[in-house]
Amino acid sequence: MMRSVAEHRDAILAAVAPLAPVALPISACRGLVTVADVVAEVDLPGFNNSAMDGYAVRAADVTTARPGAPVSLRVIGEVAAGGDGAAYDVGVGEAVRIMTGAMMPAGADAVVMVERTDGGTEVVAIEDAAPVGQSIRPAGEDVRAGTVVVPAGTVVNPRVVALAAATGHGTLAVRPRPRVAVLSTGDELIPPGMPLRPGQIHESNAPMLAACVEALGAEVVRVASVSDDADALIATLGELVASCDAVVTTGGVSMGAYDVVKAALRDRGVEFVQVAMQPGKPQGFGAFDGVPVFALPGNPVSAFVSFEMFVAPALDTMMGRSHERRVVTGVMGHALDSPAGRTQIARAVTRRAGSTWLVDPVVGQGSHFVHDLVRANSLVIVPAESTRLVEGDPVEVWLLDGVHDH
Ligand SMILES: Nc1nc2c(c(=O)[nH]1)N[C@H]1C(S)=C(S)[C@@H](COP(=O)(O)OP(=O)(O)OC[C@H]3O[C@@H](n4cnc5c(N)ncnc54)[C@H](O)[C@@H]3O)O[C@H]1N2
Ligand code: MOO
Repeated sequence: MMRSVAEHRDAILAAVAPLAPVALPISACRGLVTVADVVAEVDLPGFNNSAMDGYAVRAADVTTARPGAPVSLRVIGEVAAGGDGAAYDVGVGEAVRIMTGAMMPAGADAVVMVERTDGGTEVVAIEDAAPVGQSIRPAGEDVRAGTVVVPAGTVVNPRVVALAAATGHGTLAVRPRPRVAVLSTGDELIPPGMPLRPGQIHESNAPMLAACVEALGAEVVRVASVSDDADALIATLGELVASCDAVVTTGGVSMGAYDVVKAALRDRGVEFVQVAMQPGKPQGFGAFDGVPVFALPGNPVSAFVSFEMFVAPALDTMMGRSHERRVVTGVMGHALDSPAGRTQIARAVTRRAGSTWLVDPVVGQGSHFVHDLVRANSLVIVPAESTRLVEGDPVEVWLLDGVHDH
């Protein structure tokens, strides 16, 4: 009996758990989920400061200032950003030269931008009146110290990084990136860039899966390759699990005489099942020394689709994130046959056509068509009960990277 896609995914998600939180430097937190409220340690702005390069003045001194009828003030000093404005106390008839972001001096209650003055350094001619508060950014206007600025459960984006930093936080409590090892198996595999002998192929799944892991925001700790040798596989896996949170293997899970992953791990906590999907029918999942192992099939398209269907949601769960995809309903641009009883994950070029998404499955739907995998920008989910979609049929589409949804 084959498992449905949903059953296999549920079995995997039931077996993985969010990783224990850690404190990480804010610069390492993008994409991670906070586990505690971030509370502002300081006001933002932290002090009254100038929004302009100009002169800090007493508004009452310049009420009559006009172009052609300036008011002259004595410049008693200068405050640049970082300077202590409290060092000055602006009296009647006085001004302090001030830069954007610099702390307001005592006594001043407005700023006149330099363009409205003659730019004097001893005496300045102010050519415009300035209402009280003009060009001053008041302390606490943006954030009050003690406010929760980032609630627990937030996915850290670049703007959150800025807010955490600005409110005094060098680190954030987050769920860490899962450390993932990728392991390819097969006697035929030669590292990319190396010459081939007859029967050999360039290894492409492990680099692809490593890129998938990284694209998701998890960390690739090791990319390894082993031959079709059970002892070598077990030894390498033993090494990998000692320093990672998950292992993704590829190849060796089917019915072949040398399908070593299945043979070696079947009695070691990894369950091998057939999932009612195409591609990606043979799947293995389980724990090796307590570390989740995803044993994906070796065909390149099968490996990619399996990652998207099963590994990505599991890594998201480990990161404490909900698994969100860009899913749209598209309209078939031409017919597509689909195997009975298996969910087909077809590759397609999907594009905006007026108010609809037009879906054109790529020509090569075989599990070995890497070029067509790249031509495609989307995955089309054809339900198990459907054996043929015709032009105009609605279909669920998962947009991959590089597609804009507007
Ligand atoms: N008798 C049967 N044969 C097969 C069945 C089946 O049910 N009965 N299922 C087929 C399906 S579906 C798939 S998918 C594959 C899965 O095979 P394996 O996971 O055992 O993978 P391999 O046999 O090792 O390799 C399959 C194919 O992929 C190439 N490959 C493997 N690793 C890589 C890599 N790292 N980079 C690039 N290409 C790789 C390998 O050379 C083979 O061509 O089994 C079918 N057979
Ligand atoms: O199911 Mo296999 O994964 O199609 O080629």
